[in-house]
Amino acid sequence: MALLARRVRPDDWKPIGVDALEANAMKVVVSTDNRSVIAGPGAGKTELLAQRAAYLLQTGMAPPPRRILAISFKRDAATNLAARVRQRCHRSHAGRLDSMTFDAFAKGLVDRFGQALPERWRPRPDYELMFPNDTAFRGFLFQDVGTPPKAIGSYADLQAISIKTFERSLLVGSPLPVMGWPDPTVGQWAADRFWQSSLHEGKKTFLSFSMIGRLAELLLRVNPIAREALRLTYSHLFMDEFQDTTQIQYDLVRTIFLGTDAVITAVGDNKQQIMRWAMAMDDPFSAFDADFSGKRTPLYNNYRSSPELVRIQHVLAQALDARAVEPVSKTAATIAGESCAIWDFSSPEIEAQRLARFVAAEMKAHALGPRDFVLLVRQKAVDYAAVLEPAFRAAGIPLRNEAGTVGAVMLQELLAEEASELLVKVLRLAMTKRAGRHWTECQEALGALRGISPEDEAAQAIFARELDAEATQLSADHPEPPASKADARTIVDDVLGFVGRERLIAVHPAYAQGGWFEKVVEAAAVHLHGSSAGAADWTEALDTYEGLYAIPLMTIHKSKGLEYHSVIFVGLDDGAWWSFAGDQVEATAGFFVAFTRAKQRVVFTYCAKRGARTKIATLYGLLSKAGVQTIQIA
Ligand SMILES: Nc1ncnc2c1ncn2[C@@H]1O[C@H](COP(=O)(O)OP(=O)(O)OP(=O)(O)O)[C@@H](O)[C@H]1O
Repeated sequence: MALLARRVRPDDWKPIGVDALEANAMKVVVSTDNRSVIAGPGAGKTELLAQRAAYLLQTGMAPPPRRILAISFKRDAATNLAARVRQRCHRSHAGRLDSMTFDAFAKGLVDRFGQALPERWRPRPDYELMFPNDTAFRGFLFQDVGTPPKAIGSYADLQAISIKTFERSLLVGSPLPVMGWPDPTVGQWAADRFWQSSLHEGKKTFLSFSMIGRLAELLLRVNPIAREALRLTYSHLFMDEFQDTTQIQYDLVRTIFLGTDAVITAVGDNKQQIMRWAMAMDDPFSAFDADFSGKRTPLYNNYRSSPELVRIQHVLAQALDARAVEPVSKTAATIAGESCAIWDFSSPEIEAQRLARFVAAEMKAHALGPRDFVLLVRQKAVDYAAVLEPAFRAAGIPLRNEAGTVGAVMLQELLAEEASELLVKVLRLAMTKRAGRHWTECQEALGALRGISPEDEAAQAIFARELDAEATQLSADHPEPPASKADARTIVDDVLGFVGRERLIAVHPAYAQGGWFEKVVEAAAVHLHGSSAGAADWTEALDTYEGLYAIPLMTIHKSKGLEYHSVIFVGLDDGAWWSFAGDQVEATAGFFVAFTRAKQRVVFTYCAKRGARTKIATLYGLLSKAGVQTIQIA
């Protein structure tokens, strides 16, 4: 696909990389007004944003030098959107899309403008991130905070505050008052004490991402210059997975963009709302439509799943939203036999063996790779991995627990980190034979970090020579994959030394604080060493690093936005879904997310040794209603 640098006339623009978009999707792609797109799984919501970015950038409807800001919830979703746009657009266009997570966006604002906050809210520049849990809040409320002044309330009043209320409603529930709470309730007093002690009273400032979100909103509210700078920078805003927006994030967007000429596109699926525990709003779409005059535009196709899977999905969808409309599948079935079944096993060991054999046979029959499959679990992936991994290894398929940690970082997160991605790109360029593709990728990615314009041919040529010299040096210094952790660390340091820590920090503010960069670098070294054990050469080590030939095992939460030929959900039982009764809607939404990752097949497994299936009878009821059979396997 030739990517054009020249501008395309809006009337001549065509979707890129797909045959067609459904009529409503096309309307949203070319829209000049605010839109909320609620559509089911596989409807092409992320694809729609990628096409819209291509349209706006290539036609100049997002006029340079203004940019598009795309905010996602997960780092890999942000990376995925940027990658889709890069595939479809010339790099001079794709470079005007800033795709990042909400947390990174808010943190970037606090890092750049935080010192202009009023003194009582101003963090120290070298603040660190914290991740307080219920125990920390309890300790604060019932011990550290002490007794409130008599005029405000008593210790008993403090104790009457629930931990959830303290965090969600009092600490970060609403925009921060510039001058503090004028006549605080006992709860507000405690919240203010938490803020002040975190900001000012320790050796360092400690902030959670929720607090950073609130500070970002405040600084833009009180700092018209910063606010105006953002408004001038961005002509368009995209928000993916909008169903998971928190009030903190929504307030930030409202403060920046309400009443401006920025055109906002919010896409999501309320049936996939599985972040209510993490403070997602009840109905962010209605708030958006009301505040921003958003025009609701539904999509009706499903490009991911076969007709039979879409039929079953619809039974689940109706349990979450009685008004759900059955989507039209645009994907043909390619497998024989049942698209979905529940397999009963007598023990987890037999289950593991049979699943491994099944996957191996399917790979052969349909010419599939291990990454066309996913093993999903509800939680505690490490426990399942202990039984599944040896069985898959015996069948010749490496299994990888993506929810596992290397060093201090979750594997799935490490792989989405820019530092890790660049490491792999540079090593593939330097160490592997067929390096053509990696050459282009490295030159683009590293050139962009150095601020070298794609159009500046002279500067690109000088940089190409530098890159070539670096690659030659690296392969001379490290002809073999590292044999020790220390070697791995040297290699990682060499590569990232060339990439440039300062340059990475400039683009990813998260690397500037809290030792995150060091954690990522260390995790990359640990993982590189682990991936090199037993590898015949660099290609094999790097393939293992990226998990190219390993079947992934992950939790439902981590599977959001992803898709696989076959989904195998291990453990549909009360044990795994112990909290089902507590929040049936969110649990059913999680079940829906898991189910809808599949293109062709979903297998649920059950083993009585892990638990009964009475508490989650509703889920079994839904599958049965959809005609899904339970089969006794072994
Ligand atoms: N117009 C289209 N034509 C062909 N394929 C498409 C089209 N739109 C999307 N797809 C493909 O369908 C799949 C699902 O698309 P996408 O991931 O954008 O869906 P989504 O609505 O964001 O899904 P989910 O909410 O389940 O994460 C992807 O493989 C994508 O490439």
